[in-house]
Amino acid sequence: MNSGTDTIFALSSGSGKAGVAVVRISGPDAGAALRDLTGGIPKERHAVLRSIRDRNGEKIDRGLILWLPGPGSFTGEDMAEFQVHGGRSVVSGLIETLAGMEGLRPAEPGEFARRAFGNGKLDLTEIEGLADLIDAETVLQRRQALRQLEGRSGEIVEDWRRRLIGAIALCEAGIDFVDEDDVSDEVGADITPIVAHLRAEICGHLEEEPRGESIRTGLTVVIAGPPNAGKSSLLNALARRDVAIVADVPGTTRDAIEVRLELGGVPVTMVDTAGIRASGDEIEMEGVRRAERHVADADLVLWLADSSAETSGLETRPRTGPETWWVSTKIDLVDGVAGRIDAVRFGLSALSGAGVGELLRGLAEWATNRVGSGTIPVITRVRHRRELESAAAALERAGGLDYRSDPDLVAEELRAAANALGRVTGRIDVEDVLDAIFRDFCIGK
Ligand SMILES: Nc1nc2c(c(=O)[nH]1)N(C=O)[C@@H](CNc1ccc(C(=O)N[C@@H](CCC(=O)O)C(=O)O)cc1)CN2
Ligand SMILES: Nc1nc2c(ncn2[C@@H]2O[C@H](COP(=O)(O)OP(=O)(O)OP(=O)(O)O)[C@@H](O)[C@H]2O)c(=O)[nH]1
Ligand SMILES: [Mg+2]
Repeated sequence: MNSGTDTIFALSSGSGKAGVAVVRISGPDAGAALRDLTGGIPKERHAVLRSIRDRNGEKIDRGLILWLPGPGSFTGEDMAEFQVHGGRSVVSGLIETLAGMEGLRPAEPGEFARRAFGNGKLDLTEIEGLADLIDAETVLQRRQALRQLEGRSGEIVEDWRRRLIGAIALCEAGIDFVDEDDVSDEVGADITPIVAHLRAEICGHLEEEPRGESIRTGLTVVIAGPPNAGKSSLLNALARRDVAIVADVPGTTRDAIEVRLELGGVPVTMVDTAGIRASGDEIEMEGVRRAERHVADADLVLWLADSSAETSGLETRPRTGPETWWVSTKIDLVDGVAGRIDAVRFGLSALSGAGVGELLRGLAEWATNRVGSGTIPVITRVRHRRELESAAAALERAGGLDYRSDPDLVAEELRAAANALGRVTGRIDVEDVLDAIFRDFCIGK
């Protein structure tokens, strides 16, 4: 994109009418723009109320302004902020005035964050945390995004990378001074356990952490079963909204219908599907095929059966596949048991609501257990997983080599692992390796 010398501006609060709108400016001309529009520059990082005027001197609004000089700003550049009334004309008057100024242009999507990264204010995982925080819909998503924005994931990866750089330094010393006494033995004694520990730690995160990805993308619960079992009625009861068509005609639902719920802080997508049965209707059969695909991809299946029906409906249930709970519906018709019967069986009536609350509580508990709590997930994206897998693979290869005969090959694998980790935080830098060598080995002595 650009060299970073442009001054950029944007409406940073959402578009559309709002009580208050925030317009941010970042770059070398931010101070000049602020002075032109408000007649001065206030004390830094203190909000003051000022009239904001266009180039003809006409008042656009009276609003709060902020002066946030670099490098101690969000982007690291000089920044200014206008907090104005959120009316369309106020915002467009301000934006048009800024657009008409020399050296200023509208920011591209994410450009403030990109500049923060470019100026070393945020690493890549922090940038991703910021993006996730803006998208966060549930409490766990928010907590995870905040931890990542505050640098906790980055710290863990950076710690691994620092240890690797130390090991590389040991290796390089082995390569460079292989003729000197004792150095190689020392190197060998140190590198093997370092590499083994690192690999175990990284693999530990890879194994126990679909959690981070689940928190970000959520879990999927699929409501399935024979036609007329009461699937769409249950979806409506869970969503407390009339989202799916309910009718006495078997084969009512064709397309899958999805509703997002927050259960135990976890985003859960509930999917209502077409009743599964053999049918001569081509459209219904397509619905059945889709239902079967949803069942196969689900994190949990609720298999519904009408407790008032003559046949149980269990004959069509999937024999293999995801975790499944069995739900007897329409218990109002048969005076059946409402609520949780055992770990995987429930009874309910969507009509009276009996047992629906217990199913919801069961689902919330399941979602919380699936996502777990405890250690901080480092891996929240496929990108992280890929890089950590490639680091772990390089460490495995390094572990299979003999550093005494092949110190350069070992160093190469360790460097590959360090680079993969560096790509996670966006901080790959060979200078680090050299720095570590000089610091730890006092070579100049
Ligand atoms: N009005 C307003 N509210 C906002 C933001 C903003 O830009 N403007 N933010 C935008 O994301 C978030 C707050 N994030 C921020 C992060 C860092 C700095 C900042 O100035 N950092 C300096 C100094 C930090 C300090 O004083 O401790 C720095 O990092 O050097 C400002 C906002 C949410 N609320
Ligand atoms: N008495 C009673 N009737 C119910 C209950 N739940 C659903 N029904 C009725 O059962 C019929 C079928 O309900 P749906 O929710 O459309 O069933 P479905 O499983 O989505 O059916 P398909 O989409 O055709 O596969 C409707 O007439 C509902 O009113 C219940 O808890 N009690
Ligand atoms: Mg239905």
